[in-house]
Amino acid sequence: MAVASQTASPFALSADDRARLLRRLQAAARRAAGKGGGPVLAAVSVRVDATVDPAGTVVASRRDGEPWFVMEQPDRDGSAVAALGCIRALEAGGPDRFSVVARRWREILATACVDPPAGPRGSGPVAVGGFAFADRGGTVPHWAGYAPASLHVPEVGLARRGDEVWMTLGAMVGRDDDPAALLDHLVGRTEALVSRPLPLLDPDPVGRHQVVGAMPPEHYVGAVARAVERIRAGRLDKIVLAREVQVHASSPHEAAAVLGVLREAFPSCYLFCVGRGDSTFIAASPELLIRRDGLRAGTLALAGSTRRSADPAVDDHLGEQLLQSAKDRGEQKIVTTRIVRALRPHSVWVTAADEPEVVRMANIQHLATPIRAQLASPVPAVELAGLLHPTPAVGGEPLAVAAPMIPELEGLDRGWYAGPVGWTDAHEDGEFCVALRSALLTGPVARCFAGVGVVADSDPAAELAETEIKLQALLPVLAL
Ligand SMILES: C=C(O[C@H]1C=CC=C(C(=O)O)[C@@H]1O)C(=O)O
Repeated sequence: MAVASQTASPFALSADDRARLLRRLQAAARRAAGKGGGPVLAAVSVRVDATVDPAGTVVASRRDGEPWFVMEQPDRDGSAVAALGCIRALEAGGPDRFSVVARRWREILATACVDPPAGPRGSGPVAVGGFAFADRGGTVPHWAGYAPASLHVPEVGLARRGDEVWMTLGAMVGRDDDPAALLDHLVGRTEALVSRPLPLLDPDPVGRHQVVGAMPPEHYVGAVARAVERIRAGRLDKIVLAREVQVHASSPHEAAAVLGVLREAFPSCYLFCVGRGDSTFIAASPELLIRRDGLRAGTLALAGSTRRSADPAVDDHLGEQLLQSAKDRGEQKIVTTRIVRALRPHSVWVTAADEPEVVRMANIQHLATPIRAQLASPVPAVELAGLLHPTPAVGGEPLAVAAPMIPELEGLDRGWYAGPVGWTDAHEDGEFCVALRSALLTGPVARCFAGVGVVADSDPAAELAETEIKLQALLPVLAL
């Protein structure tokens, strides 16, 4: 009789790991009793095998309806943060939503019973998720589950950098909880984890896809024309206007398979999936909003775009034209100036290159200015995201004038499109990208979003064409 070979799970906890986890859970229960019964975070991190794929693990191990999160940047030394489950949701709405969730995360950390820091960025306890574009968030039903500010503390976290992969297990422990029962639960959870490659897209789907604009293209052209009139009348300098295009498939879109394709096509981008209930918000975004590492902060002013060409000489020429374009440079300068202005009061120094550079993705090239700052005090990553969002790469200048005009002209509920998505850790460090080149997948419907910066010299038809180029990041994958 053949005997099935049993290989050890890469997530198996050693006896020492279990003992350490139990001690943390017991300490958290004692601390909860001491502070009046409110639950206390306990978390333990262990290094796991380098072959573990954080995204593949989360996808393969997700329980029905469980929230999940992945953010990775393959070209950045394979960096990835992935998370499963939610032991505490930090949610808020309104103008101070960033400060509210930052404060609630700090309160959890203040009493947490956790290991000393180890592993790559994003290991240890984290809060993962994102923020809607607008303070009041998405109000139409398909954005239900995506609150205006929503960070989840996961039950299982995975972080990778290079060949280092770490797993963190977390629990909120109340005074009356039984640490041994919680240990059993978490051990059971690790025993059920499996690391698999991401599933492949069905190369030959049954049935046809239908691609439809949420509004006719003329609506968008008209909105851009009205924005140009207002800019030329001196009411504002710049406004970003977006549109939504839907892909209706004959069977549910498979977010994990889409992520697998995006990972190959856009390895320099921030690839993310935020799964809430039956929906997944997914993107391959080129834009970093904020990376905070101690007192160092980094961001990117991205604006001004042109297409790519398969002919290298034409491609270079297009990039050169972009660099010389007064319209695109003006559009880009507005973003750099605002970001520097927002960071300066919180920094010892802020530097931005004098000249923008051209950055290239598979379908598009942009003008970009990397910006770095040395912070004067450790302002949390979430607060920094709130200070910067929305930059004029997705909002406008002046913001107070542009903000009410955006929904009025677009006629669109942006939800989390163009909002910050990412994670923060136990040091309040973290990384948030801007949710561009994104789509909300709900069953067989994918809602894809793309916008452009409108300035005085914008040509409405050319801006519509630019949204088509941006949509090429996701549409071909969703409408295979
Ligand atoms: C608003 C989007 O892109 C922004 C980021 C880079 C370049 C942009 C532009 O050239 O207009 C936009 O400001 C989007 O992709 O939906």
